[in-house]
Amino acid sequence: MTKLSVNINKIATLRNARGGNVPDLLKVATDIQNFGGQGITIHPRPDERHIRYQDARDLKAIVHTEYNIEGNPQHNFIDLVLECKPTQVTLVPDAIGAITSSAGWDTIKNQSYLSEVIQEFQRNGIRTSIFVDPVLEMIEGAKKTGTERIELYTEAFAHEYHLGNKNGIEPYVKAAELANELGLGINAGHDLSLDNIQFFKQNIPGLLEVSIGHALIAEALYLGLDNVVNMYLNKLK
Ligand SMILES: CC(=O)[C@@H](O)[C@H](O)COP(=O)(O)O
Ligand SMILES: NCC(=O)COP(=O)(O)O
Repeated sequence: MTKLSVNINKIATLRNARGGNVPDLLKVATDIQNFGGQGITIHPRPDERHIRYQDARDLKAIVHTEYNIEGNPQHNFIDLVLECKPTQVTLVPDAIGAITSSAGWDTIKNQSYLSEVIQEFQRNGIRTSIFVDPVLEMIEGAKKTGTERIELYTEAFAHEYHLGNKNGIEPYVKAAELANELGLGINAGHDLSLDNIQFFKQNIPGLLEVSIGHALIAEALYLGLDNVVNMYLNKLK
């Protein structure tokens, strides 16, 4: 079964635009779970452009499905995650001012650093996932860090699929096959959408979780949030 974890960063973007509490992030997260969403993902960035650190603390009490916090494991992020104790932490090598996530980890160069951070989270009962490109050497390096899962960075797949090139799935299939052989759990995310999710799901063996935000929230503007969540769930069956 592939779980749908809804990334609510863009709900926070809209809320912050006017400085108040509309839309109410906690209510939206509650409703997404009631609509059938199987997880909530947030990516608190150092500049708190959307998700604030206090949001992460507040969400802990209302996320009764799977709670996934993503980010670059710098000190205040590590402290926040240890305080919140989510189901999962996803480590992403984002530059501080990055407009969005744009690459996976070099798991070979960063092996000792990642191993140390991963052990800290695992000692606190938090499942770990690391954001990687579909490159076999990076998958092998991920295994050596001790992480339970990887998250395949799907921007390249989504870009090629949008251009009509279905062959863009091939590196992801090979990466997933290797991850399965190595006993790594497989998550995926970034630029997944109603248009490409079913093809991705059908081709990736052992896909445990997709985290989807930007496209899902944009689609909900036309189709409604309850309807869109269930459209994704149907495509993930
Ligand atoms: C790691 C990943 O792909 C998502 O967390 C993405 O970075 C969303 O972040 P933004 O919503 O800030 O673009
Ligand atoms: N890890 C990917 C994520 O949480 C959402 O990415 P996107 O759907 O906003 O591109």
